[in-house]
Amino acid sequence: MGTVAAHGLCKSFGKVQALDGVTLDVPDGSFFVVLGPSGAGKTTTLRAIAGLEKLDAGSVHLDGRDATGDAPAARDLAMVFQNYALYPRHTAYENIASPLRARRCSSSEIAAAVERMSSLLHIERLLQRRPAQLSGGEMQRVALARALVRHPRAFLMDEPLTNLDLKLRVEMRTELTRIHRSLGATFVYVTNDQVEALSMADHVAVLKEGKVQQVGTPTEVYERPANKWVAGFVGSPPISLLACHAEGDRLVGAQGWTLPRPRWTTAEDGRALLLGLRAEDLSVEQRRDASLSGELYGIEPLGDRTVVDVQVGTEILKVKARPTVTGTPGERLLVTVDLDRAHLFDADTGLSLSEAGR
Ligand SMILES: Nc1ncnc2c1ncn2[C@@H]1O[C@H](COP(=O)(O)OP(=O)(O)OP(=O)(O)O)[C@@H](O)[C@H]1O
Repeated sequence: MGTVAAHGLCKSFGKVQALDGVTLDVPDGSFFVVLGPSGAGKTTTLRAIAGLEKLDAGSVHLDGRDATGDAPAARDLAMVFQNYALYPRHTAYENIASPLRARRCSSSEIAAAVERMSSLLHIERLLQRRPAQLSGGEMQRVALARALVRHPRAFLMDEPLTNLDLKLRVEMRTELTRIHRSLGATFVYVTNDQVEALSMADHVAVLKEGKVQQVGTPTEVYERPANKWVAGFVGSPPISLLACHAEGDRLVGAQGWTLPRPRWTTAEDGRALLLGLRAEDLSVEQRRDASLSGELYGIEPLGDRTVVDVQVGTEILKVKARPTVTGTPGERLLVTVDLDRAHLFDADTGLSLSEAGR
């Protein structure tokens, strides 16, 4: 078993309220990602679960038992940090074996565990090398193997891939998901990288200024963001938000445009709204009735695709397009909108108004 339940966590450092009622329910065996920008309280949440931070309020239950007052060592949790130094004089094998030696496991148990971990992380051929003879990525794998060789109740991981270059990070994401599946262990994983979160997690908690904004599957968080902040933080390029209000069967933009009013919103006429449009739900290549007229503002080629910035009044729409798209700034463009996939938010509270009827 490896359930982790953190309820109502509050923690202040002087005047900074790092955690303001954080509640997370991590199911056994899940890959649970805590996602948020720098300073959101992710590390503090992890440290609170590990027992390394004294809480002002709140509780931590592990496997259903209240562990709030337990010392870190009594919680049976493994912390994996961004920087985990290897012992420089020891071989990779000895480094991986060290947590088991500390627990006085037998040599045969240790050999079996190191073999399993090194095969999972594809580092069998590196076991006799010392850290100085390994590349950065290989060291990271050895360090991960050392962290994962134990069987704690859950692994708490604080941005463990941050120091890797992009290619290796992408590879390690796939590796970690595979390792998670084969270990069947509970992972609580902290990151500020939304691609990392969406690609690895089965549950995501989005954190901002010490408050949980939304908890859901990656698809739920992306497709049905609870508020405009989550909509803006998750997704690349960021969602475009256009000021508007409903008027009869139309949505009327502050910049003068109109679109058919989506069937799925119950927002009353006149209420200040924000229409959220993701780049992939917009197109400059077709023309249908639901379209916005604007001017080409800029083109951002990204290799496999291109993002076209279209200026509608004073607002910019980000539109995903084919890599071959070309154009001249100032050129008039019609942007087709897939309104069934759009989002509406209350302009004052930022809360989503998109759920009804969808
Ligand atoms: N020991 C401390 N003393 C004072 N302030 C702290 C301490 N630890 C954290 N904080 C503050 O609490 C807030 C939350 O910090 P935390 O490290 O949990 O954020 P984070 O989401 O992990 O950020 P990052 O992604 O940058 O690591 C920040 O404003 C931080 O400056």
